[in-house]
Amino acid sequence: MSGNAMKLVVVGAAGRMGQTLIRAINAIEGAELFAAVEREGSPFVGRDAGELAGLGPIGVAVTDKPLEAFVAAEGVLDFTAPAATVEFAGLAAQARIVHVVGTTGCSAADDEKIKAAARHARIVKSGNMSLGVNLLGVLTETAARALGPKDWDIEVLEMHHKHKVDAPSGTALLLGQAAAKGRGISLAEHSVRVRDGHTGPRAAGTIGFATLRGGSVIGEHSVLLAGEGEMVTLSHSATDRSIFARGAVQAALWARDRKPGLYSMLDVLGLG
Ligand SMILES: NC(=O)C1=CN([C@@H]2O[C@H](COP(=O)(O)OP(=O)(O)OC[C@H]3O[C@@H](n4cnc5c(N)ncnc54)[C@H](OP(=O)(O)O)[C@@H]3O)[C@@H](O)[C@H]2O)C=CC1
Ligand SMILES: O=C(O)C1=N[C@H](C(=O)O)C[C@H](O)C1
Repeated sequence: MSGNAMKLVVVGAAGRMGQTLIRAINAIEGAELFAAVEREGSPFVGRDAGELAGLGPIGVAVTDKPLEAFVAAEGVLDFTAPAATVEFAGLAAQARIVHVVGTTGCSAADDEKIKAAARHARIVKSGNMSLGVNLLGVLTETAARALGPKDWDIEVLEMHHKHKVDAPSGTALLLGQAAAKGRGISLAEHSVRVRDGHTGPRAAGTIGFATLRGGSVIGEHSVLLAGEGEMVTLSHSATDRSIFARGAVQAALWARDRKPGLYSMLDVLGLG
């Protein structure tokens, strides 16, 4: 480990992404696991973070004191839950550190609080930290711009594991935003997130979402552009959570020398 390695805190350390992040930090030169955080009362507090992640002991015990960890660290990687992320954004602002937010399902009010914290913290937030999905977003924007709303209907389809608690996924919304941007429209005003019963025919110019849940699927996303007699399908399959974790570490390293502000993975990857 180099002396200049970025000191990172993983919050939600015992979760699916928390464990993957600990393994990614361990494998990436220039990053160091400084602390691992779980909520007060969690059975994982006091356990060695490396053991939790299947690496063997690394001498970092899981703590339930996030602020103590943040003030001595340089960045926090956060794939937890919306309420926790809003709290961590406030603490990251107090500590003036980098906050990488992968948490999905945040409400508009949550996003306002995260934006306010970005006056002091350097926050990178994205519904998907992988290079492939962010490229898919760029391709979706281009396709939506080229294939107009009169003749082409856009639907976003996603499938995830049975434990996922939010829908549509953060990635599906990211792709919907990209399609809306390509068409020069507001997603909020044109999205159809649920269909049930006698819905009537599809309204032209809308962007539809369909959600599937089951088994251990890590993340499947497709953008379907359906025209008369033909369909263009753009899709991404995640086969390993390490793609998200590597992207999160890359985002932290990128944000290390930036000014406070709210950034996206498109900024990190230079695709913006
Ligand atoms: N942007 C991206 O690229 C990706 C985003 N995600 C998102 O990341 C989030 C987490 O996903 P996943 O890892 O599968 O979920 P898990 O439920 O496996 O992990 C979440 C972890 O966060 C912990 N946690 C919740 N609240 C707190 C708190 N206040 N303090 C400390 N720890 C807390 C949970 O503890 P407890 O069990 O006690 O609640 C749990 O250990 C989801 O929103 C998911 O959509 C996932 C993959 C990629
Ligand atoms: O909850 C997950 O697992 C995932 N969540 C993100 C999302 O909501 O899009 C990213 C990835 O698809 C996995």
